[in-house]
Amino acid sequence: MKNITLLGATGSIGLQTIDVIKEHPEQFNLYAIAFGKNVDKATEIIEAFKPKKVVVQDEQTRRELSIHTDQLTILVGKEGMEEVSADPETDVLVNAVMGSVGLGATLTAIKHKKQIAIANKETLVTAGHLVMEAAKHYGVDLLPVDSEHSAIFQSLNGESRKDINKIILTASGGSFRDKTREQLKGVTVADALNHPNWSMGAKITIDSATMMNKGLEVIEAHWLFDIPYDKIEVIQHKESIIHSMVEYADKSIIAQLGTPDMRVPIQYALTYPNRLPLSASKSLDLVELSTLHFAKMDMDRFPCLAFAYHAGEKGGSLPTVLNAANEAAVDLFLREKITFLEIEDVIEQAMTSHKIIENPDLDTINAIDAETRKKLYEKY
Ligand SMILES: NC(=O)C1=CN([C@@H]2O[C@H](COP(=O)(O)OP(=O)(O)OC[C@H]3O[C@@H](n4cnc5c(N)ncnc54)[C@H](OP(=O)(O)O)[C@@H]3O)[C@@H](O)[C@H]2O)C=CC1
Ligand SMILES: CC(=O)[C@@H](O)[C@H](O)COP(=O)(O)O
Ligand SMILES: [Mn+2]
Repeated sequence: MKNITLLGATGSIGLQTIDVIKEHPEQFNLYAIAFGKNVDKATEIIEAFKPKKVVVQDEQTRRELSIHTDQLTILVGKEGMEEVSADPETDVLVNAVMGSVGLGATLTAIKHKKQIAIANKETLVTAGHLVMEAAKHYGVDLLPVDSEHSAIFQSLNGESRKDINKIILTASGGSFRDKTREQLKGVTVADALNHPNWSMGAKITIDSATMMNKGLEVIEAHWLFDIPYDKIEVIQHKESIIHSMVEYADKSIIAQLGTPDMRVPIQYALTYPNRLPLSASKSLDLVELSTLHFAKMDMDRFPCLAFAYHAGEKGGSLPTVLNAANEAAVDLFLREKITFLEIEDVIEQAMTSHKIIENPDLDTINAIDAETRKKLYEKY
């Protein structure tokens, strides 16, 4: 039996992780959860699974939760997430919080040699060098939950890294894939939240629409698989059936396919190197599907992808700025303070005005992250 500590339990990945736990009660126990502010959903989870510890985002949420349940250890904030990540009873950390707020928990779990299933890609974007250095030092593997990275991880199984020609990340194109830039001028938040293939949290759904999600995933792939940026290609694949691929020296391509269902990569990260049945997932009917589509990515149409390659290649503190500016810009868009196209402007301006610091340490990263957000929230 593995004790799971689940950060972001009330979110899209969190709830699908709970589906996987439910399906295999003999394998997994929900030991601790962390969430932001959704007390109603958290209360349901607590009543059903009786986790020993719960972390909430702030004191007000702690008070609200205490009204519902008094028999519980409730911790607060980043420190609380770090405490449950280090807890001796935690066997596996599933990091599925949204945003760079998850960084401290990832680093803490690495230092305590936990098995880590990582969905929280912002952690790897903002401080990939620190995370991977620590993972190497403590001999910890980061098991990817992100569908593309799980696909790459599976496509690398048993192969030698030196034989890789390139990684091919697939992108659905997001909610606005068929719109021109001109047509993006009047789009609404509701339009942007309408992803064609996946049901996900609001922030990542907007990231898919701007193509920043794929940009973050390029940086995530660079760190997880130690691959240079010129060997990471993105292609558009509107069906989200091929989750990603690896091309080898002999031009063989190994891919992982399946219906778009995040429970599959979540479960694989929990059971690796084994596989378990997953009753909820559907078989892929290739005959019924019959055709798959692929297209070249247009960097002028999707500048956020170009920003991410630029930030990744320049390195230092620039990816931290890219990520923090993006998190703030998406939040401002969701609250209708800026338009969809202004998301790109905000990120570009933040990156252009930043003086890169080489090899930033954790304090520097946290300070740059906070400063980047502060400037944007003051302006808008
Ligand atoms: N959804 C998907 O299919 C995929 C998601 N990912 C990645 O997984 C992560 C989670 O995404 P997703 O599940 O869609 O996001 P959601 O918005 O659905 O969920 C986010 C979770 O994080 C919690 N949270 C947010 N801010 C804080 C905070 N400051 N402190 C503690 N908890 C917080 C939320 O709590 P509450 O709601 O209670 O406030 C919620 O439980 C992201 O990094 C995303 O990029 C990667 C691949 C696919
Ligand atoms: C499910 C998942 O992994 C998401 O990150 C997904 O990739 C979003 O789809 P696109 O970014 O390709 O639109
Ligand atoms: Mn993905």
